[in-house]
Amino acid sequence: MQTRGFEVVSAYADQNIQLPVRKTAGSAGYDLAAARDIVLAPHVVTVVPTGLKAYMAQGEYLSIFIRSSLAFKKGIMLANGTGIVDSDYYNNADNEGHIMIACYNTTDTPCALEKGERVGQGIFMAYLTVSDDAADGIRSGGIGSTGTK
Ligand SMILES: O=c1ccn([C@H]2C[C@H](O)[C@@H](COP(=O)(O)OP(=O)(O)OP(=O)(O)O)O2)c(=O)[nH]1
Repeated sequence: MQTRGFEVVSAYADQNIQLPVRKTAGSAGYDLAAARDIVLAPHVVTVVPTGLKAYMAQGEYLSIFIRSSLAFKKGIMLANGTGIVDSDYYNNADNEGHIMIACYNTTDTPCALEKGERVGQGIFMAYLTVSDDAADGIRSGGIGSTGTK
């Protein structure tokens, strides 16, 4: 098995979701597209489903950034600046690891996204831990599942 990749979540298994690809040999990001038609209303956060989950090795995460042209041309930004998909989010009990993109429309105009339209880009990264790190918790669920504090 590969140690890193994307799969379609079962809720979208029959929706003809394409697995992300890099557009050119020199691209850093795997393009992430909207899994359905969706309208980004002005001045609110809209959570855009991708229909995808990502698996990766321990010590890695997937960082999510806005697709630059959506920001430059349509004034859309990520509500969280950068999304971080943890390795243990994959196949969690709540949503199977479904990657969501939190879009904020900074303009006064609704922005309609079509299914398959590229919204974000995911870049796999490695992270470091402190020398006396002892994290041994197990993720129990989806977004916000590790508590409110
Ligand atoms: O743009 C994003 C950011 C996060 N996630 C998913 C993957 C990530 O592993 C999970 C939790 O994200 P994070 O740890 O940043 O958020 P949290 O509010 O601390 O939630 P949790 O308590 O689940 O850790 O949400 C996304 O799908 N898209």
